Amino acid sequence: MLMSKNWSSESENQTEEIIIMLHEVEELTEMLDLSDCIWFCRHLGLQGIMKRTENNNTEFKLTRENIKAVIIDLFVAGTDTSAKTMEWAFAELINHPHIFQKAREEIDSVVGKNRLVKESDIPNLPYLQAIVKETHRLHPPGPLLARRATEYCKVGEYDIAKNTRLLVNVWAIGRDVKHWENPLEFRPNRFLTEEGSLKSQLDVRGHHYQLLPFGSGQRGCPGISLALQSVQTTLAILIQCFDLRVADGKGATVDMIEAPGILLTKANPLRSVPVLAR
Ligand code: HEM
Repeated sequence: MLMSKNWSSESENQTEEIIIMLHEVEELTEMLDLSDCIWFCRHLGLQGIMKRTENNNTEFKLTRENIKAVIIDLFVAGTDTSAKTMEWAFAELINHPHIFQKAREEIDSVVGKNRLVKESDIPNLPYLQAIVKETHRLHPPGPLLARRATEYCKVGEYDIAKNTRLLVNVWAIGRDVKHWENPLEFRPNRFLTEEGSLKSQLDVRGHHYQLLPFGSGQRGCPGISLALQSVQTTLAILIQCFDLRVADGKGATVDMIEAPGILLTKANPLRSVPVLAR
């Protein structure tokens, strides 16, 4: 999908290799490294995780390997996150058919039935955008943001020593009753004004701290615009063209159980049957 091109080669093997590589990187990032937790093991590399991830080049030159690493970085950071957003969004839409129907009506009235949704239609589809925001509020693909304190600081009542590792729990913030009414309900309307336009004070670009699916600050997600374009357009086209049902049969619902890990994944992958819309 990237750059409107099939990024894998014609060969099945190469596609398979890329998928294996993506899974290996995900596995390495999710592993708990004991050397990080027990100070006297710091240099021992007990599980060999550092060795597997390390690049022995100490000199800073832009090599082929560096360029490959950047490309891998973009694939890893950009593929699963967008795919998981779509999966959670569909799960919610299957469980809330009236929201699905409302999104379909919005698309039909703005785009019509004679052509597919285009990226340029998205600004005119506020309800669709609200669905993606609500999906990110409840199911942020990256639920924890990692930081290290570069110097001593005080946050609220807490003294934070220099070099302390800090995790910001975006998942919990998105479900905090202090910021969200009935936080466990999937309600895209919370992002809309009475007239149906998007509330400008609830954006996902890292300025409104109750909603941080793309992180914030210097290390915030650089792929946010690409991510929103591709997720919103793909979701809109699928809503426009297909009715979705769970593989288990008409009227069945999807369980929303989460698997443990640093990426927020459905414990049981969504299996749905797309039926061409009339
Ligand atoms: C719905 C899709 C996506 C979500 C939810 C998402 C979320 C995130 C989050 C939470 C972070 C950490 C931010 C922080 O610590 O403040 C991040 C970092 C990053 N994202 Fe995304 N992302 C998505 C799509 C993409 C795409 C499409 C790309 C590029 C093709 C991308 C590239 C990156 C990179 C390179 C980083 C690391 C930035 C750094 O460490 O300085 N992401 N993303």
